[in-house]
Amino acid sequence: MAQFEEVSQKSKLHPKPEGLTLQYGTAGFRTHAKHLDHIMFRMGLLATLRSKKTKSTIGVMVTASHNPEEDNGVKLIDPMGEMVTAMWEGYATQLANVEQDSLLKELKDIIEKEDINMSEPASVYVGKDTRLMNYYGLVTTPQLHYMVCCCNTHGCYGSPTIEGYYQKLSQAFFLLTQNALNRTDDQKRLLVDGANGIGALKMREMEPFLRSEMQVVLSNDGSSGKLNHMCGADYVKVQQKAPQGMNMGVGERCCSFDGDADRIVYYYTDSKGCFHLLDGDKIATLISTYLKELLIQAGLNLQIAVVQTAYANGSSTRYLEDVMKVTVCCTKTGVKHLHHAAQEYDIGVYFEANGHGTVLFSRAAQKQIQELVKDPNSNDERKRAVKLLESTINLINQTVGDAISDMLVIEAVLAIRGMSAQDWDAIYTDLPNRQLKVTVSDRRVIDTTDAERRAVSPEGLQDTIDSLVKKYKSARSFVRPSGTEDVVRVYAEADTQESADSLAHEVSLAVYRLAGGIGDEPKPLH
Ligand SMILES: CC(=O)N[C@H]1[C@@H](OP(=O)(O)O)O[C@H](CO)[C@@H](O)[C@@H]1O
Ligand SMILES: [Mg+2]
Repeated sequence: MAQFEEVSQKSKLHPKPEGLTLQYGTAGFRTHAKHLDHIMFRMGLLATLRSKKTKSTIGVMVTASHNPEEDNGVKLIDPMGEMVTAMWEGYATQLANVEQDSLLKELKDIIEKEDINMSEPASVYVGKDTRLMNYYGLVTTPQLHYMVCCCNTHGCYGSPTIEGYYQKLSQAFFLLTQNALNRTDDQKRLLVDGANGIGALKMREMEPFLRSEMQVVLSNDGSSGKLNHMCGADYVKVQQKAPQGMNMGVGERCCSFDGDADRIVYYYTDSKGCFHLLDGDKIATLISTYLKELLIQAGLNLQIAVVQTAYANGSSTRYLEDVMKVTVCCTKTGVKHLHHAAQEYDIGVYFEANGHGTVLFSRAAQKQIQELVKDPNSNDERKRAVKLLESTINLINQTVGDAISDMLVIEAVLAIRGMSAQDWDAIYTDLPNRQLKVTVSDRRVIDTTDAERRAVSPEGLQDTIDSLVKKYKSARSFVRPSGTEDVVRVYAEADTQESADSLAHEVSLAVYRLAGGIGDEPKPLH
């Protein structure tokens, strides 16, 4: 009773603005920071309930990832470092939107529905990125996921400190790069764009742990520029150009983190000054090809699959299925969907095209690999392959996509295989593509099916898209309502950039006309 009385008193200090409704979206609550005070308070309450319910430590990450500096957000992290369940996302939305005088009733409803024992102790880890300009307890989103998982597995996953994270990753990285002979300083050099965010600070902090095995040249380190402004993974992916403030030499390997360092994309410019993007699809291809080769060398019969979304470039899907003979599956947009699908395989490699992803190894697969490491009868080639697999598992943050961990995996794979950024890029050629946004009065009129690749409403939209696609070669297009912005996203790809642009424009017009477009009609790109 006293607990509820206290909640009731304190909630008055964090009133909900009248008429404001917010949704626990693709990655938690995310909006202008001035609307979030009551949300932060209420999510604190919900995290405590989730902790009591699971009898585990729960994470609360305060971040708005790649959004502009004035936005903020919050999301909950479940015991194994994964996103909170759909059921609890629902509770989060309800709790966020009840009026002040119904808050206690809503809390009591959740407690009753979930049969929560309120005398259980609660444990919550809170992390935040650099948005609050308060340099205490700052972590990247994936570092918090890692620590929550370590805490709940009693150290099996690693030690639940930032130092433990750096140690685990750097050790695994050393073991892998030992297999890359004669690495030159040039090969160890990587230009990193920190998006003026937390990733830059954490990269600096990690540098001493990596000793001379990597030569990081950090730009957009937060010392002067604005968070995510003209820099960061989202800017580079969507604009298909280099961030500001980076001094790129011809052919030099470069990468960009996003604002909370859970995404990464690579790129370089060639001798003609042409920009080449190595996005999430290229990353998934590089890593899955490397793992598949190791499995063959180790004589392990484990099923490996790549999980993508509708935004995956058609060339990547074709290469993985037809050349690599890897199982490919497609889910809805949003990491939680990909993560879930990847759990179905021995090894599930998942990446969104924008560079958010990781690799999951099933418990059985990890056990087989660990046992084989100890097997005295295996020959040298086999031994080398299983040891590489073991260290790769240790280098990967399996709880969530992690820019720092993904970067080290990519650097290790390129080093072991003696590949440059150009070699990696040449594995397959991306189909030219274009992403556009259309504003409509209510984006919920668009309903999709088949992992968001087909629209079932409004009537006639899919038929129109189908007939437009037929006009172009190697073309594909789909539309879906965004889960993080009030827009409809349009994607198109085709054999040339002109065709992709023109198809994207024609489909945007169809959305504008059939789904209640507002403002000016979409204009052609050229
Ligand atoms: C096309 C695209 O990049 N969509 C992004 C974006 O989701 P939308 O639902 O498309 O707004 O934000 C999500 C959360 O960060 C991320 O998971 C997703 O990949
Ligand atoms: Mg992010």
